Amino acid sequence: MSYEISLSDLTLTHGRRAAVHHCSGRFAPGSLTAIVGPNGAGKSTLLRAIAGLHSGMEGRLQAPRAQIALLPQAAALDRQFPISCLDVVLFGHWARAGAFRALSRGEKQAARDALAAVGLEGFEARLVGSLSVGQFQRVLFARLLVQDAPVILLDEPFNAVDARTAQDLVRLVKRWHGEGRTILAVLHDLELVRAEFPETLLLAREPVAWGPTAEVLTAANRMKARMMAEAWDAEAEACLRDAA
Ligand SMILES: Nc1ncnc2c1ncn2[C@@H]1O[C@H](COP(=O)(O)OP(=O)(O)OP(=O)(O)O)[C@@H](O)[C@H]1O
Repeated sequence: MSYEISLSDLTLTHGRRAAVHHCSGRFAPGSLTAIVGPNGAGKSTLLRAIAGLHSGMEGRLQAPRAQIALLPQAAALDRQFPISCLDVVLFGHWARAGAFRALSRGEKQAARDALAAVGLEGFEARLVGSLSVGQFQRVLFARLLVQDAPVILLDEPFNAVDARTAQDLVRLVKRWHGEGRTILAVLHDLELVRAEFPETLLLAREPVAWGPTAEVLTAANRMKARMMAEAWDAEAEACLRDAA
C-alpha cells in the first residue's frame, strides 16, 4: 500500500475564513518533512486535515487516514484528567484495535516497553497531571510507539521541552524515518530543521516553497513568508467555489 499524501488546490477553512489556501504538492512515502511558517500560517490546520480531523475543505486531499498517528500540540491537551501514564500509552492500541476490545497481556507489555523506551520505566501508575512538560511529551511519544503507524504527524513536538528530552525524541523520529515511515512535523526551530529534516514545506497560508530543506529555507523565501503572513487579511472570506 502506498502512503503518499497529496494535496491538490487544497483550501481549508474555519467557518468561511481560509486557514490554508490553494495548496498543492505531495509528501512522498517515507519522507521526513518539516512544516514551518509564521504564527497563524495554517500549519496545525493542515496537519489536522491530513489526519481527517478537519471538515472545512475545498480541493483534494489524499491521505491514508487509517494509517496515521497524530501528536497534537501539547496546549490542545487536557492533563487534569486523572489518568495514568500507562493508560495514556494503552490508548495507542485502542486507536488501532477499537475501544471495546480487551487488551492482551502482550499489548500491555508493549505499552510498558514503550514507556521504558522513552526513559520512563517505573512511571506506569503516575498520573499524567503530575508530570513535567518533557515527561508528558515522552509519554505521548510512547503512545506513538505503541500505535506503530506508518504515517506520523507531529505538531510542535519539541515545544517547551528540555534539551535532553528534545534530543531523545529527535532520535526516535530519526529511527522512525529509518524504518520507512512517513513523518510530517510542525516546527519553529529552524536550526533543528536544517540539521535533521531533509524536506521542508514553508507555509504562509499558501506554500511559499516545498522541497529539499536547504533550497526552501533561504533568506528570500523566509522574507517572502513573513511578508505574505503580514499582508494576509485574517477577516477575508475564502474564495470557495460555492461562496461566489
Ligand atoms: N478552531 C478555530 N476556529 C477559528 N479559526 C481558527 C481555529 N483554529 C485556527 N484558526 C485560525 O486559522 C488560522 C491558521 O491557524 P493554525 O493554528 O492552523 O496556524 P499555525 O500555523 O499552526 O499557527 P501557530 O504557529 O501559531 O501554531 C489562524 O488565523 C487561526 O486564527
